[in-house]
Amino acid sequence: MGDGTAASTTNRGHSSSSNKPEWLQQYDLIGKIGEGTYGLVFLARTKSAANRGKSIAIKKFKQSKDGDGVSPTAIREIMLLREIPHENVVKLVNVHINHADMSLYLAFDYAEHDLYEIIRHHRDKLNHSINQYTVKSLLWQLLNGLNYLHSNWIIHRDLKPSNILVMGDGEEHGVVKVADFGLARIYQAPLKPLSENGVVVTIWYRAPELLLGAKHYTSAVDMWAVGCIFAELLTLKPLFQGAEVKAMSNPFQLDQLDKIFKVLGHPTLEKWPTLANLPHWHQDVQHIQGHKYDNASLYNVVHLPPKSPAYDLLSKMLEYDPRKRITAAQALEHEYFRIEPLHGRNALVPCQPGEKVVNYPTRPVDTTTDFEGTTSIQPSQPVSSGNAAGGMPGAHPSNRSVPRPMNVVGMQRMPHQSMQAYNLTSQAGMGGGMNPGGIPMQRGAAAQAHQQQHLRRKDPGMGMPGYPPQQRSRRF
Ligand SMILES: Nc1ncnc2c1ncn2[C@@H]1O[C@H](COP(=O)(O)OP(=O)(O)OP(=O)(O)O)[C@@H](O)[C@H]1O
Repeated sequence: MGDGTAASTTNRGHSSSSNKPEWLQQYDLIGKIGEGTYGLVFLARTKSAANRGKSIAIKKFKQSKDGDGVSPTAIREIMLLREIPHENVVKLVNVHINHADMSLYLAFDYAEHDLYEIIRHHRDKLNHSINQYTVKSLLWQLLNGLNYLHSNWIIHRDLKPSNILVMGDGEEHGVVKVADFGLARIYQAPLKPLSENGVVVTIWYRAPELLLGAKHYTSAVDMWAVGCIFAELLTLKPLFQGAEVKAMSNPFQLDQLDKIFKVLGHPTLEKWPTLANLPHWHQDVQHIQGHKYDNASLYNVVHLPPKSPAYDLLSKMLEYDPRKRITAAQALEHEYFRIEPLHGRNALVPCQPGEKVVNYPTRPVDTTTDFEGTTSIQPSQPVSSGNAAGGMPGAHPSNRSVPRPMNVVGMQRMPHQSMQAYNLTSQAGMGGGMNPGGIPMQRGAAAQAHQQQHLRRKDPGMGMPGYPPQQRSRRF
């Protein structure tokens, strides 16, 4: 572990030289870089000679109080995620389990940027749109990673800008990495959202079939999310910014559907015949079926000419009927990717000679939160570690020749009852707290980073009022 290899952990105890478990001693922990629904993400650097200083993101999933630990099935699935070698999929370098409380640690290759920050930087700092080459390159690589996952029967189910990472300086500069894939199943059970951190689960990228209560769904849910993200890259604003209904079990998200219908028009049984089978379609006849939405026009919202290849691709991603929605493989072949500017591997280089390089900020690092997740400046508390694969039959299938259906059926992630409601007042524009090179920050700056990460959690897609007007319309 820690060298970028896929070796599994074998140590259970703590070494005598430190109260840290042995696997953790392979790293210098730098600080917290993020907080998701299920845990915290830390930046660490490898100490081993072979890969000294290599940055790693360690995602710690905390066991909920009433959970029963991570099931062997979930662990087997996670271990399989280590075997996904694709340039546009973030590499899971290792998995650790703390057997004492069944906390789970996943270590990934570190990416300096993500689409959430890139969009926010353009919207709040630069006040201009993302160039056509960058949008196209980001989208192509996202689709390329997704196509690989889908052809291996892995559905992401939670695609959003913060899950789409982009590599910083180095050999892979500007390369997109899809993150957080294949974890939906372990999120579902037994891991539950942390009740105390008050984070929200965004529904802005959720496909209409899920919003209408579909129990069985396909990779088309990811393509809907890609459409939403594509539109957000163009306009710097979330496309469908509904207010989430909070409830314990999969509530009916009327406002989110309403936002979608306003832009795309009302879905009809003619265009989407299986609509009638979806539970909420019948449950909420008065609201959904009764309300007519006039003047729907996606092209006005995204400022694209209706005949442009970009608009054609976007509208195919936002097709209501999941069976008609464009697939990742089809999208990669779309005309949009064959016209100038052509996409490239480094999405962050300027597209035209003389164009200014955009220096995206590095991730803020909060050095005041220790590995146990408490805000303090104490050293990390001890945890025991063990071999996640040890004794687990099938943890390393060497001859996996057929794609495994991983997340074809399942429940949606559910927000915890105690989660705070969306704060729809403006939280955009919080800046600063950046940490060039990820060097540990001064306490003041670290506190700022902590605050920024906290605010970011409440603002999953930056859908706040006060967006700058579109700088110019595009034709691509
Ligand atoms: N491999 C990585 N390298 C760098 N940053 C990462 C990596 N993985 C995740 N992050 C960042 O850590 C932060 C938290 O990620 P995490 O996946 O826990 O939450 P999220 O995706 O924001 O929300 P949720 O867990 O609710 O889906 C995000 O800003 C994300 O971009």
